[in-house]
Amino acid sequence: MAQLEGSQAPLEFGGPLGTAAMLVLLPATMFHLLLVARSGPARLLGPPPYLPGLEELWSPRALLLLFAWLGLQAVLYLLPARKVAEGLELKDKSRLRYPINGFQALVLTTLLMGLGVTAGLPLGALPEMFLPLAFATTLTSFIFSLLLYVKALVAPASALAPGGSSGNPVYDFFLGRELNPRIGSFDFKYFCELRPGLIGWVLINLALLVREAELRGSPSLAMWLVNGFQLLYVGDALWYEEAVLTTMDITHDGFGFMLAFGDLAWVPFTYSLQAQFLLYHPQPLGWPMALFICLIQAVGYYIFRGANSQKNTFRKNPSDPSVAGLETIPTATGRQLLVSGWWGMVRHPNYLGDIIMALAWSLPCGVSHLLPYFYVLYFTVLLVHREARDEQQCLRKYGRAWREYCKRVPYRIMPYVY
Ligand SMILES: NC(=O)C1=CN([C@@H]2O[C@H](COP(=O)(O)OP(=O)(O)OC[C@H]3O[C@@H](n4cnc5c(N)ncnc54)[C@H](OP(=O)(O)O)[C@@H]3O)[C@@H](O)[C@H]2O)C=CC1
Ligand SMILES: CC(C)CCC[C@@H](C)[C@H]1CC=C2C3=C(CC[C@@]21C)[C@@]1(C)CC[C@H](O)C[C@@H]1CC3
Repeated sequence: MAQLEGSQAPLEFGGPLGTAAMLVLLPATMFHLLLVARSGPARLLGPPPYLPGLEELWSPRALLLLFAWLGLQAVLYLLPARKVAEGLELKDKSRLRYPINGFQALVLTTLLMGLGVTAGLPLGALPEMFLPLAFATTLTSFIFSLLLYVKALVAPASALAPGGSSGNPVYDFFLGRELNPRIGSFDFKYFCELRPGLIGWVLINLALLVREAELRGSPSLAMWLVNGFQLLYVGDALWYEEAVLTTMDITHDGFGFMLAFGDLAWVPFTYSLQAQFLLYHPQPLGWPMALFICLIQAVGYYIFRGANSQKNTFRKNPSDPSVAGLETIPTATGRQLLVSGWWGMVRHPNYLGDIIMALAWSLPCGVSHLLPYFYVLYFTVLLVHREARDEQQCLRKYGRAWREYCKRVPYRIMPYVY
């Protein structure tokens, strides 16, 4: 990995050049996907059907809608929480407190949307606003990231993320400098990671389902499956919201453009690609194939949830009866590494379950187009890269114990494959 003068951690994501390229390529890819999904040929590997002009991208109404959405989610975030959890210990030995009310926010948002639709809210009109909404969200992500970068300039060194002060403005803008940017108790990174983007994804899917019902009389079985699977995924993430507090995004990565754009724009507009494809390319799906796809989804979720819960339970209470009998490797930090159960199968079983689910989300779209499988391809690349980053961090944390773990559990994500 490249190293800059004065930087504290090795550079990632291709350093300044790589991050500069991603500042352009990530939004461009998102808009390409939005345009191709609604085009007849829906050809992923080819030019977009047309290049939209500023008059099609810029809409004050879309910006207003975005801010109303962000404001609603911020209010729901600030509501009294059923629980307040503490994050991992920071460099200064303090621990931040986080509201655990994400699932409550999802339920209240769904109720509000249901009431809105009953009162005549034209939810089915949302798909026609995807381009200006994506443009407004991208613009907001850039401006928000700039404000975060400026805020980090006056933050104490102890508040900075390990990799967020390379000295290169472009790299630091992309990766994010401050680890836990807050105003009062409002944690911007935690809020963005789980609320407007993730719940917005569910709302976009629902709007596409409503639009399909308006156009064709009723939603297709494929649209129901995609909506159901992805609602389960978001509901699961918010139900187990506290687990996010131990992820590298919260504990290690600064909050910059990558996560701001990733959370606010990339998740809702690219993770809803299957539902977008289905609205413009209806797919016949018979019950036998639908049941087979549900089985794939069930297997993926079983592995995903089983592995995540096993590790999170073990980290919270190694004596819990559900994990007490598992074999472990002691480490110099006092923490132990699971080396049996899910985490004895491969080193990231949760990623395997997640990728299997990603496949189940694409299969209802048929096999006539590559576009619906973009998420599976992107997500596999993201998790392979994420796994490599995590390995480096675990090697630094656990040294010999982690090398022993790798010897005992040689495969990373897929048994006997990778
Ligand atoms: N849909 C999406 O876009 C994305 C989804 N995800 C999903 O989010 C979930 C969380 O993934 P991620 O954030 O990468 O973190 P993980 O849940 O994979 O946690 C990794 C951490 O777990 C601990 N760990 C690793 N191996 C062991 C072991 N053998 N025994 C005990 N602890 C171990 C280490 O931390 P420590 O030892 O310090 O506790 C390691 O840093 C996954 O299910 C993933 O699929 C992730 C990214 C994007
Ligand atoms: C190339 C992208 C723009 C880079 C941004 C990636 C982000 C979209 C993801 C980084 C880690 C994420 C996690 C989740 C969603 C996607 C992002 C923000 C989850 C919240 C998804 C649900 C899981 O149960 C937990 C995940 C934590 C990490």
